[in-house]
Amino acid sequence: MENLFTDRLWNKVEPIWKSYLEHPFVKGLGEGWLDQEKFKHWMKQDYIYLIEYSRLFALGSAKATDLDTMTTFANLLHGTLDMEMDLHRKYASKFGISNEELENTEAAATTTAYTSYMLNVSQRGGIENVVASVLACAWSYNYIGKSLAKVPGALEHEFYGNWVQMYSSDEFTALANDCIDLINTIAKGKPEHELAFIEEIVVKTSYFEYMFWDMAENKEMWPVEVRASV
Ligand SMILES: Cc1ncc(CN)c(N)n1
Repeated sequence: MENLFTDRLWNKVEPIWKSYLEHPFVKGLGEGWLDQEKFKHWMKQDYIYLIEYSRLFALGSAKATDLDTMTTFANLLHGTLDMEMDLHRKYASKFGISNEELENTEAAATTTAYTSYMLNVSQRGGIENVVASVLACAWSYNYIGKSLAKVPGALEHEFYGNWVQMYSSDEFTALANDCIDLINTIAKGKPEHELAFIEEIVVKTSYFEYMFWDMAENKEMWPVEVRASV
């Protein structure tokens, strides 16, 4: 059987991604006891994260050298702006937050660091850097969504059920699989030093994913003491 590059990546990220499932924010989401104020913080930060993340798909489309890849990136862009972010807009309306307010959320330190890293690495390199930057994001949320869908009652939970349904859905799985297929195609025939760099991006973004869960759990913005003195 063919050796896929994502099998190699999986060996690297599996322990990091398993730790997401043990994280109190993710556990609370799946078991339904997560504090809604923490979820609100995640939702607002994630909305502006997804705006920057969408830029990466637009960049991928611009860097693509064939129409199939261009179309895949365009679909990923549309899927994020339309399907994924609609989940956030619906949750925001439950909290009485307008779309405009949501869009004007101030980015927390972790959100700024994560999106800046992805945009920097993607602008510097070729299309492989763009795909490597978005891979952990799409794939790990689908991994979490599918894992939480197995928790009894998670899919039916009256507040968090929609989250679990969307991230475990066939539509979101198709978006994650598009990213997986893209990286496997792009990795074919690349020299080891380039593969190692792609791997490094996927590992770093996986650490950023953990930091994002932590940021939501602790409702973090920027260091308070320093901020007060500015
Ligand atoms: C931080 C983060 N990472 C990944 C995803 C899934 N697109 C997300 N919504 N937010």
